[in-house]
Amino acid sequence: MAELVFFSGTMDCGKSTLALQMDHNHRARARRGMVFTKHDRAGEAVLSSRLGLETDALEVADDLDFWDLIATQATHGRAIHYLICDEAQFYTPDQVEQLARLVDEMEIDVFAFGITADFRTQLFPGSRRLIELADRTQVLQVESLCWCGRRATHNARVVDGHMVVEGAQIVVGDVASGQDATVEYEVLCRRHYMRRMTSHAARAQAVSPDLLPFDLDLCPLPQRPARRADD
Ligand SMILES: Nc1ncnc2c1ncn2[C@@H]1O[C@H](COP(=O)(O)OP(=O)(O)O)[C@@H](O)[C@H]1O
Ligand SMILES: Cc1cn([C@H]2C[C@H](O)[C@@H](COP(=O)(O)O)O2)c(=O)[nH]c1=O
Repeated sequence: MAELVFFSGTMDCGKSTLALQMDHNHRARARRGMVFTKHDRAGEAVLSSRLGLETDALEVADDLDFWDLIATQATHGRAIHYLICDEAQFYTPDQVEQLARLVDEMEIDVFAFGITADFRTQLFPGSRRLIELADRTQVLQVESLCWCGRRATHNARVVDGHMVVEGAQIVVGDVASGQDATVEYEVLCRRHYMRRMTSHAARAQAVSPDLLPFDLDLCPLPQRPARRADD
């Protein structure tokens, strides 16, 4: 029985790596698949993982109709057994419905991968539809961690060093890469997301005047959140 599965998690938790592994495993058993992505950090028409692996993929434009594309393949004698759909948060709700129809009417497995919520904690439209329609939503087992050591659950956007909660929903970018990007992301636990306490802000707060003039880079990062009077 074919399935629509949504593998989700925060940024940087291994979704693209798992997408590449699943493609590899299914291909190794002579199943025919197609790989899709949208706005991958590495560029157009490529599915890339931070572990260094990547593969060619079809870039999903807003007007791509999955049903038409796969039905055309089938009528040309190229039956497809599974689809890998990375960065699925960026797909339109209509496209998610087309994917569900492929599962139900053509018995094609669809494995979708993506983050659920944006930097404002609001669901991406594509992810919302996936949660509504998927046979299973599976949260990735590998947890990305907040700077405090707790499991990260939220994706914060950092612009010029400051966490922001307003702006365009889609801005392609990476978690802090040390490359001085204007827009970066940082995964945080809910508590620190709510307090807008990024690792940078925590480090700044942890440095009391008594400690100065030590080099900031030498100051140990607090392992637990500082207790506040209202805790
Ligand atoms: N140098 C490394 N050594 C081991 N694991 C790494 C390394 N760099 C990245 N990773 C792993 O890769 C994960 C990110 O994988 P990726 O597939 O790019 O994530 P996602 O698609 O969810 O954003 C990290 O959470 C980490 O587990
Ligand atoms: C939170 C958030 C993220 N994005 C972008 C940033 C990245 O390009 C992708 C997520 O990729 P990953 O493989 O899961 O790391 O999404 C965005 O556009 N808007 C957001 O709010």
